This record gives sequence, C-alpha cells and structure tokens, in this order.
Amino acid sequence: MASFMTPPPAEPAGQELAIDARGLVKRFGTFTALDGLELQIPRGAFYAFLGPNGAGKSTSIALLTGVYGPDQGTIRMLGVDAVARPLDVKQRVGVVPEELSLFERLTGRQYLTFCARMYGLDGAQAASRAVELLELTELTYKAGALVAEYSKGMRRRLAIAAALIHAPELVLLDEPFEGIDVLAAGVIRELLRELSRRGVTLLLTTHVLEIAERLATHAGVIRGGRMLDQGPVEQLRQRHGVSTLEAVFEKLIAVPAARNAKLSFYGEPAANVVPLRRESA
Ligand SMILES: Nc1ncnc2c1ncn2[C@@H]1O[C@H](COP(=O)(O)OP(=O)(O)OP(=O)(O)O)[C@@H](O)[C@H]1O
Repeated sequence: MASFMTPPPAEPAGQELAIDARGLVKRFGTFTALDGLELQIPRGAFYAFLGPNGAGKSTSIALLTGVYGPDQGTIRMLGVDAVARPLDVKQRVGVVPEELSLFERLTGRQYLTFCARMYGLDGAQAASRAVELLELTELTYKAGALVAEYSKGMRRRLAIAAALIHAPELVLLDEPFEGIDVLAAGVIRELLRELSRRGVTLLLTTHVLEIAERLATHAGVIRGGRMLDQGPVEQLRQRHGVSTLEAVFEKLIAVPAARNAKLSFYGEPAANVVPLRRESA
C-alpha cells in the first residue's frame, strides 16, 4: 500500500478532535441551511456523516473547507482555527467534493502532478505519487488520456487520488461512491480502510448505508441543518436499541409518507402477479 501514507503524529487516544465545529449557522438569503450544527470527530475516526437529501451535509463540508464562512459558530480542524487560518488547514486536509471540477484538458497523470505541485511537492515526488495513486485507484491504464475523456466513475476516482496527493491527515469525502461501479467501489473502500488503519481521519457522506456500516467507526445523523445524534457507531446502536446504523438512521429520520406509495391512476394489483418482497419498514 502507498508508501507515502505515513501516519500522522500519535495523539493520546480520545483527547483531540480532528474536527470540532460548534454552533454552525449558514444562511442562504432567508433560508437557514445549517441551524446550530455541532460536529465533533475524534482523531483517527472514520466518521459517516449521514442525513437525507438537503440535510446540510455538503454545506457543512463547504464550511469546513473554507468555501463559505459561517454566519455563526466556530470551526477547529486539526487543532487550528479554520476560519482564521484556512491556508494552514488546507495544507493538511484532502477534499473530494460532490460536484467535481477537474481540468479537462490535462491528462489524468498531468492533473495529479499539477495538484501535487500546488501543494509544494517537488517534481520527482509529484511524479512518483501520481503513479502510485493512479495505481491505487485503478486508473493507470487511463493515465495518458485527457480528463475530458474520463467516465463519471473514473473522474470520481481521479478526484479521490487528487485529494490524497499531499498525504493529508484528514480527508473529507462527499459522496465518493457516486457513479462508481461495484468493482471500483471495492477498490476505493479498501483504499479508505487502509488510510483509516494508518491513522488518517476520514469524514464520509454517503446515502449507501451499507458502505457506512462496513467502514465507519463513528457516525452522525443530521436533518434540517442540526445534528440529531453522533458518536461511536456501537454507542449509537446501543442508545437507539437497534443492531444496524441503517436502523439508527430510520429511527432518527421520520420515514417519509411517500414510502407508502398509492397510485390512483393505475388499476389495482393484478391477482396473478407474484408480490415483490416488501422492504421492512
Ligand atoms: N447556494 C445555495 N443557495 C441556496 N440554497 C442552498 C445553497 N446550497 C444549498 N442550499 C440549500 O441548503 C440545504 C442543504 O443543502 P446541502 O447541499 O448541504 O444538502 P445535502 O445534505 O448535501 O443534500 P444531498 O444529500 O441531496 O446532497 C438544501 O435545502 C439546499 O437547497
């Protein structure tokens, strides 16, 4: 596995938070997207940041990474005030945004080398990390092709490679599995697991709770820009008296009424149709 992924300096367990965001408020005009959000992620955690569509996950990531400033609240990342010293934080954090914007007229290899140089790596280091990360994301065969020629899943994998190029201590991934086929998803999952084993702190948003279930040590569920509950996955399961993260999610988020589909303009179900297996409520 990646030779440059040296673990960050050891911290006494449970004593320092990689992300400590308190009372975050973000408004877009009159709409309040984040409404006093609390987000605490211990160093070394693999944190699944969960919530329904529109809950405020991407907005939170935009605030954590300095895309927007908060209207209220504080953000400490890796012990640094991220609002006052955003550049110090950026050097140590990797980000895979949900909406990718890559340089289309570079090849995959050139793009990664460019990102590495932006983070101050020298030419030789940049080139060798690009090669290594192309391999780790199964993109070596596309290294010489223009990004414009990449499929959606390949772009997502390239963005993941780019986020790791400076060996960040903390990586934020907004829907990294979106558009990725099942085989590539396995590759990315193992890469994230390996980063986690090496002490890198990870924040992952995903709507695929099975992925969160398999990877996360910690989780937080938000809705309407507020944290409903967060903590180690085991504690969350116990607290809500259920055995899966999915069940924790469903207990916290009211099941939408739309789930009991009624189709008035179709006829009644035909008598001879084999009923589909009903999902458990
Ligand atoms: N630039 C913006 N201007 C106005 N409203 C915005 C803007 N960005 C986000 N919002 C609103 O803020 C809320 C939170 O959006 P956000 O994208 O953070 O949700 P999310 O949890 O990431 O959702 P999804 O799971 O669908 O990606 C939504 O109601 C959204 O419509």
